Amino acid sequence: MKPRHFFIRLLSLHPVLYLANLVAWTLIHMSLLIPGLITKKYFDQLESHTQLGYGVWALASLLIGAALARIAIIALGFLTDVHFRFRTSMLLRRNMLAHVLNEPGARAIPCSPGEAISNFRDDIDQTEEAISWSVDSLGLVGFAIVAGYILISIDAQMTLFVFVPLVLVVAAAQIATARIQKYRAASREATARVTSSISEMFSNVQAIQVAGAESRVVRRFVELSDRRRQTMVKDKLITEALSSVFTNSVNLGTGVILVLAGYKMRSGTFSVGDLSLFVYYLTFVTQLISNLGNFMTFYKQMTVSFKRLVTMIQGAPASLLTAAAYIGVGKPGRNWGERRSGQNKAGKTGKKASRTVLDAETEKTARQTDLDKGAGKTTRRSGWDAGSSAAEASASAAYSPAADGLITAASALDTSGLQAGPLQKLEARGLSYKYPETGRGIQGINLELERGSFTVITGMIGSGKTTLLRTLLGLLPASSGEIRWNGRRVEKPADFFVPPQSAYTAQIPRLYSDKLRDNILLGLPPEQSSLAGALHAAVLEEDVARLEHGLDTMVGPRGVKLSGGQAQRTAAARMLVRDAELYVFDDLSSALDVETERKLWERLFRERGEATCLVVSHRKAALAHADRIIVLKNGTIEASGTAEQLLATSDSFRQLWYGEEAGGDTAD
Ligand SMILES: Nc1ncnc2c1ncn2[C@@H]1O[C@H](COP(=O)(O)OP(=O)(O)OP(=O)(O)O)[C@@H](O)[C@H]1O
Repeated sequence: MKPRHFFIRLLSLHPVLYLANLVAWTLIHMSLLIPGLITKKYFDQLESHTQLGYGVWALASLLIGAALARIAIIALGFLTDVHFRFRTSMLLRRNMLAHVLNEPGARAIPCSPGEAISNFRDDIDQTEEAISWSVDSLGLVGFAIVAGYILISIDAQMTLFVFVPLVLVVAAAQIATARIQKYRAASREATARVTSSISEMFSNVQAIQVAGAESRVVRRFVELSDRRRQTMVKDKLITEALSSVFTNSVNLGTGVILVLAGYKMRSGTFSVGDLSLFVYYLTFVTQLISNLGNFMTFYKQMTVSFKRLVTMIQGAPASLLTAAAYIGVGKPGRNWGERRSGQNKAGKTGKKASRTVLDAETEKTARQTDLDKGAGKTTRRSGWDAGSSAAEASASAAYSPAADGLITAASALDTSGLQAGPLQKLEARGLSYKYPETGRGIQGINLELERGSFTVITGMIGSGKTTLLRTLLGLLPASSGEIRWNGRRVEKPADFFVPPQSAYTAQIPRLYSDKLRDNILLGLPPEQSSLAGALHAAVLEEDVARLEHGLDTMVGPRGVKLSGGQAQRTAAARMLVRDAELYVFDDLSSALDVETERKLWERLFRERGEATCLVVSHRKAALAHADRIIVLKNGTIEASGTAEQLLATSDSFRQLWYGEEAGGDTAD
């Protein structure tokens, strides 16, 4: 998609509203014609010494009436403009956000959060500005056509002088185009750096204080701000210089016309009324030219913003940004649905429809409906939830090894979890991922998880444990290898490895400023979940009892600060409250004391039912009970087996095992 297609697509998103906005602003600009004509008539009558057709009061009333009518249309114009702007920018922001949330978690944005915020705010505002100014420009062109007609009919030669500056300004703007883009890109970049630095400072206040790095951080901030100041000055300078070229070239034209009018009036071919009309209209022609220039500047700046927005979506089709979606205004599904059928039409005409947000939404909705329908039917419910046995029976019945034999490579699993069936075996073959920045990661990992098994991944710091989990779950895009669920290839792990297939607790828990209950449920209907069971399994119930408002306690950045261990167990409860075939934990031990972690694993062993667990840990409580331990070293599997086998065969494992004891950890 080219910037101009993006622009046109945005204009046509709400055709009725855009048209209403266009009509309103055309009327606003055209209404300027009337006072000029009234004044001309007045002066003409004065000059011809005839009896005035209307008195001064009548003239004043006419002018006031025209002004009031204009105020009323301006109010209407602002109403349509605000609605149009809001809908456009909201849709862009909504689609960007939806895309970010659809991306593999670890690669959701290609820049720092601060830069992403800058894109969300400034680039979309810039786009909104260009869209809005297009209406003014069209309205002013309407004014220019009618005014031009009136002026030509009075004096064609003089009219030429009014419009010559316009041509000059358009040419000047075109020449300045490349510069504007360059300076705008640089100033946006510098602004994003400053925003990013502020965001980093706010999130690392403690670390900065502890390291005594306040003055260094402030110095860096000042440097970035100064760089921003320089780029902004250049950007503003070129924009303002251009704007002054627009205005002054027209002012110059006005002077020339006044001189010419003097000659013409002496020869009697030009009346005072004509002069008043020329002078009056020229003011607005000035505005027209500077507005057209502004629009062209905004349009060029929008092309820069468009490129930055496209970078944000990391190779996804740009049409995704403008895909119609419900933005919380009006009835859901009204223009959303219309657009969807429009897209279907495009698909029929052969234009390959890309995977838009809308598609993803539809996919998810369809999938959720299926899941709701299938709840308790094909999904095995975990042990800490009631009614597991009946569900387990039906789950076993739903899986047919015989049928599995018929599955070919072609029938790979798509994003629809329902086709997956209860987990019998999960396999990874040759799974690799390398971080582009460091060239580190994992390489050629082969893994097999049987139903109900408990597998622990262990290894030294930086051996690739987290990377393996994230690649398996699709949070990082595997560079090679495949994943099979019951023998069927998983095409899109990021879409597939979500409840009811799998649930995941990351190493660093993230809590939102919300009630503890809502942090755990995260949108899950309370009646469909066993919150008490999850709290117990995550060893959180005593902590909740100690909180004054229990589950209603506000936690997260704006609430009660939970300890690292409490936050980690809250994240574990968030995972356990969801029915899943496979539970994946990334190193809970970083913030849990040995006793609490032991309790957590014991409860998990006891109550997990048939759930399969994949756990990163170096704690004996987990290692000793594991059906299988995988030892990673430098991103590859160095050894695997039970704790007993590995103690006999693997030096690395012995080091990890006894290292724990040396570290004074007496968990077992
Ligand atoms: N975002 C990243 N960008 C670049 N390199 C990374 C990134 N994250 C991890 N790495 C590198 O990849 C390798 C594996 O890291 P990973 O986090 O998977 O190790 P780990 O075994 O989970 O470590 P830990 O025990 O500290 O959690 C390390 O060498 C690390 O430096």
